[in-house]
Amino acid sequence: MFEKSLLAHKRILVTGGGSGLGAAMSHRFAELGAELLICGRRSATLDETAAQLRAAYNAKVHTFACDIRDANAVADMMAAIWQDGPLDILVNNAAATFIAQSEHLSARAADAILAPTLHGAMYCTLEAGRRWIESDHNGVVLSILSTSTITGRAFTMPSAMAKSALLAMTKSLAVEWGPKGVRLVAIAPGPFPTPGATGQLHPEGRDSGPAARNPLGRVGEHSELANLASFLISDQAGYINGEMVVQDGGAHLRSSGAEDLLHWTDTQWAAQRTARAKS
Ligand SMILES: CCCCC/C=C/C(=O)SCCNC(=O)CCNC(=O)[C@H](O)C(C)(C)COP(=O)(O)OP(=O)(O)OC[C@H]1O[C@@H](n2cnc3c(N)ncnc32)[C@H](O)[C@@H]1OP(=O)(O)O
Ligand SMILES: NC(=O)C1=CN([C@@H]2O[C@H](COP(=O)(O)OP(=O)(O)OC[C@H]3O[C@@H](n4cnc5c(N)ncnc54)[C@H](OP(=O)(O)O)[C@@H]3O)[C@@H](O)[C@H]2O)C=CC1
Repeated sequence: MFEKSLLAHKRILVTGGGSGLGAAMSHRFAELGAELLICGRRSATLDETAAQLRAAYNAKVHTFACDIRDANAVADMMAAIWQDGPLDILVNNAAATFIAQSEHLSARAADAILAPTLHGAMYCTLEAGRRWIESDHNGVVLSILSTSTITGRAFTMPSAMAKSALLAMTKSLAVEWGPKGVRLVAIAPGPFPTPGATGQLHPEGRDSGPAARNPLGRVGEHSELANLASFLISDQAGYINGEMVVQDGGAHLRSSGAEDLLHWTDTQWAAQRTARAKS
């Protein structure tokens, strides 16, 4: 659907690029000619994905074991990246979430979600943006958000808060940094099953699932998200700034996606907390 050189000569950092949707986007970007930089906490996962990208597309790939909750670690990673030349595109994809009754969230539990999802993405954006502006180099930031930015979402309140704040960042910096050559865009995916999302959000006992509730009767294909992301970060989308594109089959128009949990009993929630404590 695209020219094979759509992303040629682009250096792209994908946070959380070792797994799930981050890996799917990295594959498509590499196929379209990009140089990939992927980060996450698990080196082995990053190395495995990097090897696949090199083998499949002969792509140039760098990995960074970096915990984006740590502002100093993010600054060090960006400094290392810029030693080889400027980045062109940042994809804020890394995030964390889990289902919980909000009245049972400790401060540590809420921070476990806010720290990577909100603060980590903000640290990455500020470190990249500062360098782009100082060197008069054009840049693009794509943030992977959620339809919870529109509907809110019961039982994943910290994630909904973090994603909504990143939408505010996208809109605010689109205006502030647009004149300086930096464009910000976002995607709000609906259900795109990944081991990470399924493990955190869909324990046994939830209803038959997102496919049944979706107006189109199915969940998203990773390739669909990767193609939308490729377009939005490309020069072809150069006049799109400050926008979030929803890609959910229309699901959020019908439901925020958490209503089944309103019917969970206290016993089910207690079992969920116990299972987590044991794992
Ligand atoms: C249509 C659907 C749209 C959904 C939109 C968003 C989707 C996604 O984000 S999908 C991505 C999911 N992937 C991940 O979450 C991967 C990354 N996950 C992690 O790194 C971890 O699993 C973690 C951040 C969720 C928790 O790990 P960690 O930071 O190491 O936290 P601790 O184990 O130290 O615990 C801190 C604190 O949090 C409490 N806690 C942790 N997990 C749960 C849980 N599942 N349920 C309830 N509470 C949890 C834990 O008990 C600690 O609190 P205290 O006990 O008070 O110390
Ligand atoms: N899948 C879905 O249905 C939906 C997903 N999304 C969003 O899509 C994105 C990808 O999610 P998905 O692929 O499903 O889930 P994954 O769990 O596979 O992705 C999370 C990624 O983030 C990385 N990560 C987590 N914490 C940190 C950290 N502190 N520092 C660095 N990297 C970190 C993980 O790597 P590591 O563990 O090695 O650190 C992992 O690669 C997220 O932003 C999510 O909110 C939004 C709506 C729906």
